[in-house]
Amino acid sequence: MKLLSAEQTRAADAYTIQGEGISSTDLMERAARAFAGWFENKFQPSEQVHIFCGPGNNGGDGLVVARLLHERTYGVQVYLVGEQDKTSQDFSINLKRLPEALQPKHIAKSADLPALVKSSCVIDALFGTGLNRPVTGIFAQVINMMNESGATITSLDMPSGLYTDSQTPEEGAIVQANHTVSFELPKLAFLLPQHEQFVGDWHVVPIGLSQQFISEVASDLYFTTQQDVHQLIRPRKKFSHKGLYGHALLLCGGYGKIGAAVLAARACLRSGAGLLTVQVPQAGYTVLQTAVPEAMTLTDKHRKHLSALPSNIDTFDVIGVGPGLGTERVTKTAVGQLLATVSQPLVIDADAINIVASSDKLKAQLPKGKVIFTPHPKEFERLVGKVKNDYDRLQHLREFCTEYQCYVTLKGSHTAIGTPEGKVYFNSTGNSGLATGGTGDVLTGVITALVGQQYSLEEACLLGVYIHGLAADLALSTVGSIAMTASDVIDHLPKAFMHLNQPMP
Ligand SMILES: NC(=O)C1=CN([C@@H]2O[C@H](COP(=O)(O)OP(=O)(O)OC[C@H]3O[C@@H](n4cnc5c(N)ncnc54)[C@H](OP(=O)(O)O)[C@@H]3O)[C@@H](O)[C@H]2O)[C@@H](O)CC1
Ligand SMILES: [K+]
Repeated sequence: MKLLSAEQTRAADAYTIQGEGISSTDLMERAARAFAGWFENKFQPSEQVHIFCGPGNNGGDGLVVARLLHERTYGVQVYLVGEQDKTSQDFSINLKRLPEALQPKHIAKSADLPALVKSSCVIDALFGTGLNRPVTGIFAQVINMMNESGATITSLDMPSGLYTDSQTPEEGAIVQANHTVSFELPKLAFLLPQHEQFVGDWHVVPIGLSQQFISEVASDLYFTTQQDVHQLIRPRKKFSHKGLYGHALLLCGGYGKIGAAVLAARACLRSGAGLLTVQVPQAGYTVLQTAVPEAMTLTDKHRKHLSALPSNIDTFDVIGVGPGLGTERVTKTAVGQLLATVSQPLVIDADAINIVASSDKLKAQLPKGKVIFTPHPKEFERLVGKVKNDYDRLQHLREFCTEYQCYVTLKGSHTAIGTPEGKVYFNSTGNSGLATGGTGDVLTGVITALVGQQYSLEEACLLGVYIHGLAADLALSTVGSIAMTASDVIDHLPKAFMHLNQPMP
């Protein structure tokens, strides 16, 4: 699914209005109806609903919602915020359509602010995608009052004050919503961790924007849905043999961190690798052979660390390197040798990322179009330098991927996958249970297995990140998010693959 900027969303609205031969108030009615439908499922008509409307079409939506909820027997109080001399046309039309019973109150100065309490139910319809500067003055006072009241706030389309697709200046007030209900597509701002306190739980309701426009408009930002991933996954062939699904090599584990190799290996096997060889330091031999009998184990000549590449390295289809590796000198040398000599695709994680990050020479040796990095945000900063905020991080992600012609899965609550063409895909699965040691090792194993099965590097990233998150989501019902371990994620990979292999409803 594509993500559109605020400007593109306006263009999609205009295109839909023109294409369907409807008026903009018709589209507003549709949007408000979709919002009200969501609201009715969430809140009882016994609630007194306070709706704060700004001067533009977001406020216009708020007025229509007020009318619809009134018809559906909710108690509604409408507030019109700011001077009323510059309201949008559709706002004015819908103000006239407001039933007489709903006498709006005007809020032009602080003395007009109502007293909300914790139990109040608020709809924030101050500003949406048309916000064009930081929110100050009476609007900021209303927002601060809402935030401080502790009321349950549902933002219409956007939390007012938050920019849709660029960094919001610090001086502006921003609504801290419990829920944000947005139209047709999620907004980029929803997917960035720095906005969690503003966006709350977000939901998207369809309003029938032109699919033709959306499919044709140029955007390099995507949100990976189940449908997207379902199209990628390939069932196994009837006349299968293990050679068809790749021979993966994992270079993982160091003294005290052999578990990382075990997790990556188990995840790799649970993700369909035909054959798997794991090279570990001598200290890991018995552990690996016992914990993962399906994998072949090679031992390094070093007892505690990786120090050399296997002599038969050419025979593998894909190499995953990094989990538990450590950054000893001997290991750095071996990683350098790997980058300089191998021709297979590489999945580079954890300490292998740290090793690459520590040397411009190694970065320059990265084979083009063959590398997937799987950093968490700290490892990513080691690769690209300190970032200022989430938008800056995205910019660095694009630049790094295009400069080094590589793929990066930047782990987070919506893992962002960067491609050499500068595209960014945000993942839609996963939960806070993944914030625990070892889940990154699992992801490395999953992606390595998928590359071995001849998925393109982009497909392997999209599919791997989605399935990893889905496995964690499926684990929620049995272990919950607090108790979840990396092994639980591996244990739920089979269900996740089965889930995706089923026909879509
Ligand atoms: N287009 C459609 O058909 C559909 C659109 N839909 C809905 O419309 C929303 C977008 O509406 P929009 O474009 O009117 O912008 P909106 O967010 O209401 O704000 C603009 C107003 O605010 C003002 N203003 C801006 N910043 C300000 C600030 N910091 N402080 C103070 N004032 C500020 C600005 O005034 P000005 O800049 O002229 O001073 C202008 O008056 C969208 O989110 C969705 O809810 C849906 O109904 C589907 C159909
Ligand atoms: K809003």
